[in-house]
Amino acid sequence: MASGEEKRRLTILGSTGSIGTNTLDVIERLGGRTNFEIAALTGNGNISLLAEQARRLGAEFAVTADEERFRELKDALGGSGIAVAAGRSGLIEAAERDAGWVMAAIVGNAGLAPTLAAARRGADIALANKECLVSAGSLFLEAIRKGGGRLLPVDSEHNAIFQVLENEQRHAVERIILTASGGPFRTKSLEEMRHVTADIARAHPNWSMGLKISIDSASMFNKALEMVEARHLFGLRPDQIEVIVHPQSVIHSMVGYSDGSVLAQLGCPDMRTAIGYALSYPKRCALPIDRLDFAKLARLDFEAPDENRFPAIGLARRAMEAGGVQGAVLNGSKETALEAFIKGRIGFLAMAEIVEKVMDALADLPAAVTMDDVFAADEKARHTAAGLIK
Ligand SMILES: NC(=O)C1=CN([C@@H]2O[C@H](COP(=O)(O)OP(=O)(O)OC[C@H]3O[C@@H](n4cnc5c(N)ncnc54)[C@H](OP(=O)(O)O)[C@@H]3O)[C@@H](O)[C@H]2O)C=CC1
Ligand SMILES: CC(=O)[C@@H](O)[C@H](O)COP(=O)(O)O
Ligand SMILES: [Mn+2]
Repeated sequence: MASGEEKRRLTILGSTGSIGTNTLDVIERLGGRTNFEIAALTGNGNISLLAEQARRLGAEFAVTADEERFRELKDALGGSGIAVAAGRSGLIEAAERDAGWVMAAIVGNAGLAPTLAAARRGADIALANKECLVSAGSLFLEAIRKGGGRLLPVDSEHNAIFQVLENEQRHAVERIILTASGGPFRTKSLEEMRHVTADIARAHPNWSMGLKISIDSASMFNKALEMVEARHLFGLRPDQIEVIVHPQSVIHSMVGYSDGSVLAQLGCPDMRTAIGYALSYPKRCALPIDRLDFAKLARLDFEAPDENRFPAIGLARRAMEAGGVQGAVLNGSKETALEAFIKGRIGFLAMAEIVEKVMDALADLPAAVTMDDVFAADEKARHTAAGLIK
């Protein structure tokens, strides 16, 4: 930042998670408190980390989503002058504080309401929380448009596409190709996957991420959500969205144009590149993190996804083709099934079976007119999925 320039005011929703801590790392590498003011930080269960972050970065406001942990957070920040709140209303208050850039990094549908609140007041939204677009799609985009802020994709695949998609060439986009690592079970048989535990499923081969997205990568539900996310973000038809398994996670995604060209963005599997891009956009920042070493890499591999072993991909295509609230149904039922898998109540393969059954049961739900319809569809999907779990 040149001297005389004002500090940038930021809020990080989900600062204690994997994306949240990477965001704070980028901010600190770019000058920390010298260049940035932190309007608000939010977390859920990790009170000690939230308090430590708020003190370290001089945040004005710290919020835990867990109402029962309010006193604990208040005590941890005693004497600091940092304002404290808890619960859903606290999250909304954090999102509504006057920060020009908001990182949306709460996990799951819990991130939708606060991210919407930030979008409605016109903040630039750095979107890691893919569930906002999967569940609320065009209504979420409309909130961004009406608010007047920018939507800056952080999910590595969508950030890659955002980097190589020139606005003047959008009419010539033929397809986008989302890369997928294939997860820890890329070469496993259905029979081997049937008996895996959450601890085995969470071990991603390339990326260090939160528990839920790591397991979603193993089932390829992460890629399923990303297909729906990409459809909304880039305004494409379902048949323009392809998935290719690329086990090294070095090509983060690609855009195919009408002249046969394919443009890709490459980098180490490190989310700080995507976060730094969203933080500096439309400029680029200087980030001292690892660089790709092509000689060491030697090769890049590709294979078609196996939809028999990974039915999530077909379920995403079905949700995209049906449109309406089917994204919310896909995500809500998946979140319920995922929580049941993490608790050991259902097996790994049952997650996709449950989502499919819920999509069958709720295929006729009408399209959403308001956000309340989206929340109602999400609730119905969770309730229906819970009914299938003994
Ligand atoms: N991790 C990654 O590299 C990537 C993540 N994403 C997406 O980014 C989002 C965040 O993922 P990730 O950082 O891995 O997740 P984590 O689980 O690591 O972190 C989630 C954050 O949300 C908070 N949180 C948890 N539950 C709630 C709740 N009910 N209400 C409010 N806040 C809550 C957590 O608080 P606490 O920890 O204090 O409990 C934490 O701050 C997800 O949508 C994910 O799909 C996308 C691409 C890559
Ligand atoms: C880093 C990121 O964006 C994740 O969504 C990642 O892509 C997960 O890897 P999979 O390709 O295995 O789902
Ligand atoms: Mn991703």
